[in-house]
Amino acid sequence: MARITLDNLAHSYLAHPQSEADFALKPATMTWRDGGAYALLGSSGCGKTTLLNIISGLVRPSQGRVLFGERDVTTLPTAARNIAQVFQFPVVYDTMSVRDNLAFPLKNRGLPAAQIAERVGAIARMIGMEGELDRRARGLTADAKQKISLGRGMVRKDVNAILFDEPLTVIDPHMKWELRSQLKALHREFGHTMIYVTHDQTEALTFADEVVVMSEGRVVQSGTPQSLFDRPAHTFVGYFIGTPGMNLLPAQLDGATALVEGQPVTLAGAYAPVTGRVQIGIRPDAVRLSAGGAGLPFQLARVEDVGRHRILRGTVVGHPFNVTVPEGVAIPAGADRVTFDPARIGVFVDDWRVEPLGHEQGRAA
Ligand SMILES: Nc1ncnc2c1ncn2[C@@H]1O[C@H](COP(=O)(O)OP(=O)(O)OP(=O)(O)O)[C@@H](O)[C@H]1O
Repeated sequence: MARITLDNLAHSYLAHPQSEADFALKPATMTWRDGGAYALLGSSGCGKTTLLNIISGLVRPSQGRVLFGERDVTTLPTAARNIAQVFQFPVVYDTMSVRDNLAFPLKNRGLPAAQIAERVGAIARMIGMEGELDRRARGLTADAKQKISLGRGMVRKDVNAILFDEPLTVIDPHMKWELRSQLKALHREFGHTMIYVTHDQTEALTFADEVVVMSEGRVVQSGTPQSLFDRPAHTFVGYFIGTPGMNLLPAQLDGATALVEGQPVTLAGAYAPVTGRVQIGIRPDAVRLSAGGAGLPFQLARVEDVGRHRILRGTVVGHPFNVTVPEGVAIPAGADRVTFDPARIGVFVDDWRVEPLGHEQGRAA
């Protein structure tokens, strides 16, 4: 296992990139700790696979270095990196049994038979295929084959890292949940460094200790699921994480007050004057509803019941705005005002979070 360092890493698929827009991965520097579980999260085309392929050696970066521990692996081929990979679609040997498929990476490294048997047994239990070890892979469903791919990816204990690229795409929804929990358990047990690419926030937030959010080739924030939820560094993170995402309202700053279409909203602290486009961000669960009284005007369009809570969808001064109300809490009749807990209002300038005066943290990109 290894700590992974990305040192000023960037990549363009063009031979002569002219501008930042030509880079599929814009410069990124970060360190992933040995034994950490990381998710690369972002929408399609944001550069997740490019970054993963640079780490695995499938893509040679245009600039920067990749280190495994102290060792510079930037120019090493995949085979020399001692990593395991699990792809979106199953890669299994059809003519081999499930057992032999799982054992393959261990046999390749010449492990003693007893150790192989023990390890294959443990992995088979994890993927729920103990009863099928002697079946041939041919004829199994795509789902089962992908479970074998996952198992094979995790069978070796001595890899530097395990890289997963959207590995649960072909798995049915119930099994997805099951395998996600299993992966997590396996991570706890063996402490592999794991990097998991997904566009699905639920997968990222349940799997990873730390989520790296990407947008348009840029790493916009890296942090624990809770920190991304509580303190998004960028409006994209606020909007992308959370169901529904963070509400954003255009505003002007005046000390400790934000003016939304001229109407005051109290903030948790005073902000320095800024130039740029200001927005305030409020999570749908940080909103109080009332009928009349103080607050911004809210026009309710519809209520969706999603079980644990209801989502009230509407607008605030012409901007889409969602409020969540927990199950068992009454929605005030004729609710037409919203107020916010000042401590849970984020302030964003040109999409990046800014902090009030006296707060020691700046941009956390
Ligand atoms: N081999 C390639 N040649 C040229 N451009 C590429 C190549 N691979 C990816 N790109 C481009 O680089 C950008 C980032 O793609 P990448 O596959 O890394 O994103 P992603 O976040 O993994 O998306 P997806 O989930 O759709 O795979 C996209 O604009 C894509 O079109």
